[in-house]
Amino acid sequence: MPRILAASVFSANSGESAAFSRSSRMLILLLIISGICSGLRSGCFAMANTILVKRLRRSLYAYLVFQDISFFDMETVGSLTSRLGSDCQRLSHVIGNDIHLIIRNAIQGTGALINLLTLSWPLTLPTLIICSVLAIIFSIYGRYQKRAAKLMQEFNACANNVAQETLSLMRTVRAYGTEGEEVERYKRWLDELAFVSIRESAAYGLWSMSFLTLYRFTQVLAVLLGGICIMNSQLSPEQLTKYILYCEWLIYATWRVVDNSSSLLQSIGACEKVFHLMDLLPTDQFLSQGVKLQRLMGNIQFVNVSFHYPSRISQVPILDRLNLAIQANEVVAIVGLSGSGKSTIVNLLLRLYQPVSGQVSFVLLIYYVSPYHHTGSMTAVCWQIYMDGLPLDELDIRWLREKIGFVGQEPDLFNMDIKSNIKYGCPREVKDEDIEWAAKQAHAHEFISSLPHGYQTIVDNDLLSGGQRQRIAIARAMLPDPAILVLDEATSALDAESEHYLKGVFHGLRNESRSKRTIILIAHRLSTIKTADRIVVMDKGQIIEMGDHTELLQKGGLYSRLIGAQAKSMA
Ligand SMILES: Nc1ncnc2c1ncn2[C@@H]1O[C@H](COP(=O)(O)OP(=O)(O)OP(=O)(O)O)[C@@H](O)[C@H]1O
Repeated sequence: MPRILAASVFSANSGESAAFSRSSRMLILLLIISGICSGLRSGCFAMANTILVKRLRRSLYAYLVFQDISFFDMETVGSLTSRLGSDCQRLSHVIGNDIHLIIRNAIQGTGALINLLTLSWPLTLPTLIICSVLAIIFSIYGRYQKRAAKLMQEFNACANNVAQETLSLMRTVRAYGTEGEEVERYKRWLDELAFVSIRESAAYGLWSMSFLTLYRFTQVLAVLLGGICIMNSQLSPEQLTKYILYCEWLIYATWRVVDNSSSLLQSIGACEKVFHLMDLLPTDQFLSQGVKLQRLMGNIQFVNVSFHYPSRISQVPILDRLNLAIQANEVVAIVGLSGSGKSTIVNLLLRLYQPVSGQVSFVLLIYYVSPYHHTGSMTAVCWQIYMDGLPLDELDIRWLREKIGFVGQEPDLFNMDIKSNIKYGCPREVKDEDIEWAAKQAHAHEFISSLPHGYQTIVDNDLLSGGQRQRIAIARAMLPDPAILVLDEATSALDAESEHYLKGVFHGLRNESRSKRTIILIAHRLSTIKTADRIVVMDKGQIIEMGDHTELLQKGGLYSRLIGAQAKSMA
């Protein structure tokens, strides 16, 4: 290109019009070709980038979804969603753009340097020194920028978290009149973000100033040194033109390399967490294929089970050597003060967490022969949860979860229509009649039918009351006809009439023709559990009383005190 440019300029000056027009035609042709190539290249890179972002986000999402549940206790939703969104976008920018620009400019710079050295190495030396100074300044700035990028990413995630929390809890914010405080909380993170961002911008300004000064200095130096060489007849005017052009190329390429490296470092700083997440292994529950029984009867046994949440290891165990046996088709209610560990039992049953036992030395060994072991050998076990006599962790996890219907304290429904919510996770094909059957069992059919779009109504918080959401969640748990039904405070938001019907439904269900089932009820409202076959009373992670309603009342322990307190508050 510079050769053609120089040829056309020189030929025009010498009046060789034919050579000039040939050079001009070639120049125009080259411009068109280079335009087409650049357009194609940009288009290809943009497309590659889009595909890359999609793949990155999909695989990172898959990594997250298969993580152990304790991972979600320690990470915030805001930070995970920002990893999935902006960080993946940045990472793909690094791979699709920065690296390619760095390589291209490095090749251009090397070419210019070789040409300069061929022209005159003593003249090349000052330009090389300037390029090295540029690289040193950048390495200092780059290190700072990487740190700043990491901080900015963290503050951004915190700000997102606050916004997400406040906007999703807007009713509570309005009820407590804390709009101002929430704006202030968000602003605090924005202030932190702005503080780092302003300092980073100032550093960028200093870096740009250094570069531009050195760039202009190179131009002046090239003209000065070149001029001296021409006066001493060491260079021809054509060589001077080349010298100035190559100097500009070299310094420009150096700038582009370090500038793109800076963007690369910034993105790498921000994307370290993405790499970290991708390094995590999925929960081993999904890695091994466990045993699938022909039929789950619903016998459950907790043997010396101790547990503490991974995020609170240093504290006292939430469950302390718990022993509990539940027979198939039994209705067992678990009651106790708040925080006594009732929901934790369910978490362990669903294998959301793994039980631990730090108390092995105090525990007698229980010998147990599993009929499912191929060898039939005796297995020494000191703590375990058994399902139909088989250790829980030997069962296929997906199969197990299909067999357990679960309604949690918060009826978590998805932003889809009611029908899809009811059949959510159901392992078999279901007909509309099955969905209606489940809704009727949960006393939800009547209110669903009265909605303008019936079962096609999209679930959203404003449309449905807490009790209605809870009934849909109960219908969802009942639809697959589970062998074990777990209701963790599932009636807390129901009105008295629905609750009354549901009490009958729970008991009807276990003797229902479809199949029999084990039911575990966790309830604060003790009126719902009076008719349970057995009531388990918990305190501080231990079972302190067990029996039916009448037996426990006669005992005069915690259960009778709780009943008394509730009766008093009702009165
Ligand atoms: N994911 C978690 N991470 C850390 N600690 C937890 C977690 N879930 C519960 N805990 C703690 O474990 C203890 C027992 O909680 P659990 O939910 O089992 O009690 P609970 O008897 O069901 O209480 P409630 O009746 O109020 O629902 C509590 O102190 C609680 O703070």
